[in-house]
Amino acid sequence: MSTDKLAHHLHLRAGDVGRYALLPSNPDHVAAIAALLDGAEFVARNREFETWRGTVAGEPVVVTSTGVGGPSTALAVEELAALGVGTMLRVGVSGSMRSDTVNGELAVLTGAIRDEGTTRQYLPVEFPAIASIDVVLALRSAAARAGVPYRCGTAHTKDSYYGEMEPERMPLAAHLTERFETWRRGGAVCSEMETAAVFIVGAVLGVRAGSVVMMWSQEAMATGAAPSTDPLFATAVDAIRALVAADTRDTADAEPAARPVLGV
Ligand SMILES: O=P(O)(O)O[C@H]1O[C@H](CO)[C@@H](O)[C@H]1O
Ligand SMILES: O=c1cc[nH]c(=O)[nH]1
Repeated sequence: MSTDKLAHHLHLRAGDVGRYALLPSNPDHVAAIAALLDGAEFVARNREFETWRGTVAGEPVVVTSTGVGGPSTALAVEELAALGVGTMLRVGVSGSMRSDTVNGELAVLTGAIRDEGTTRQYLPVEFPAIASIDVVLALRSAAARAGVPYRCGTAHTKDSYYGEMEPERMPLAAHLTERFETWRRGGAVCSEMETAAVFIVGAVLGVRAGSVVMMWSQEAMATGAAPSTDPLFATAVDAIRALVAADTRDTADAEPAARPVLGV
């Protein structure tokens, strides 16, 4: 893809983006996340992909919705990477797989189970879907600063929402239930639908990728008591601020020392 052209799905050009992107899947979350940046403005919308842009310490940061699931998320990661974005952070919602989760607790995702189809068209399933350590550490510190309940761990990324929520309805009921219990016994913390694509497509394209999700507790999933997304959005934007600050310091440190003036 030539970078001066309009990206086919996102309808963005290289000049629309900087080096950092926040990636909610839900288009309804984009403006609310962007409002936490400086000078937020709407940039473009096409299909499920809505983009707003703001700045952090003068550095442009875009917020782009990926839509639900691996295929549209892979499109967003591909097109943003081609336009020059090098750090991408999924900001999403998930269902807890643990009985001790507080409703609304955050999960800083260190890896994802690739129980979906998109990433198998990039790398064989033996290749792990893991986050960039820089992004994990920035998110963990941001969650601690926010003073909200959080944990770090592995997500289950799947293609079928109802296969997770109502497996008994599916012809593959026994298979789905057994696999879900297998992921749970392996320590997976939550189930969602995009993180594996962000990690695997990010890895293939050399993008620094991370993911933070808010978890519905198991009880809240049964009762429908919706948790707030405010701590999630604040933590994600705070992590991006920390990454921008660290990158700015690294760039300054890498600049050659000023030459001594020797006089004539
Ligand atoms: O609420 P978001 O962030 O979209 O995330 C979760 O909710 C959707 C399913 O309802 C999937 O996209 C899943 O990953
Ligand atoms: O359980 C859940 C909740 C939100 N999104 C999912 O994919 N699963």
